[in-house]
Amino acid sequence: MRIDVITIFPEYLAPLRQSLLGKAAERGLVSIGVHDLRQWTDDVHRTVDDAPYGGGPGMVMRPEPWGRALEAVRPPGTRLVVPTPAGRPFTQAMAAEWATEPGLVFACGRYEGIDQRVADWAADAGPVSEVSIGDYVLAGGESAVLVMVEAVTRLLPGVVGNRESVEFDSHADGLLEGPSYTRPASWRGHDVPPVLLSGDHAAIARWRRAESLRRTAARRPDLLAALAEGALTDAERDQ
Ligand SMILES: COC(=O)c1ccnc(N)c1
Repeated sequence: MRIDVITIFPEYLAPLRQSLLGKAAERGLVSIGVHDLRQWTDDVHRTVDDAPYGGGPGMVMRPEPWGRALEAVRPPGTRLVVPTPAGRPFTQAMAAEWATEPGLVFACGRYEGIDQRVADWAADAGPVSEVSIGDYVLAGGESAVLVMVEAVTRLLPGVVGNRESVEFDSHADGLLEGPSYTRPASWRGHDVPPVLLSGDHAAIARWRRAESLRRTAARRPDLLAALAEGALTDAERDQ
């Protein structure tokens, strides 16, 4: 998979070359390009932003540098991802879908965002996803890109050693993962649930499913409602 990131802070994306991602890149499973937006500016001050039409606080990123950058970096048909607090929620399902695609281009916005015409114009050359990683505002999209690139690349075949650990992730089946334990069996007065020491794999699987449902009901009832809705729709379709 090819991943390109366009940003005015290329050094912010240095962690992409570390650890899991670094190894994946070394093994040719993913190739990453980080590009400084300012190389596509057209003035001596390398200006990337301007005052917002209609007034209001802050600055908006100008469309011209972005247009030239995307024409230079984005292969036709490649998904453009624009991290923004005003985007659709980024989900594990999105990560799984994007992991099957040949490439991704990420546009990191600063200030009050990027002139909307960039996303609108870019939609003519391929899918554009304006996505949020949560209900909070950051100074720029770079942190969100680190999050999304990690979520996507860990799903690429060969990146995570034990494939099962990916398939039993939280959100992989629409539920939160239950609690995990390792040795010692008793620690500071806290014991590992006996079923996990029983060797009864059917009972262990039932217990894990129950804990996953219990935790999801307690922490993310919205996920449980969505799962129920989906199950009901499937049942109605089968009638
Ligand atoms: C500038 O970008 C953001 O503030 C941002 C991007 C993606 N998700 C968010 N929750 C915020």
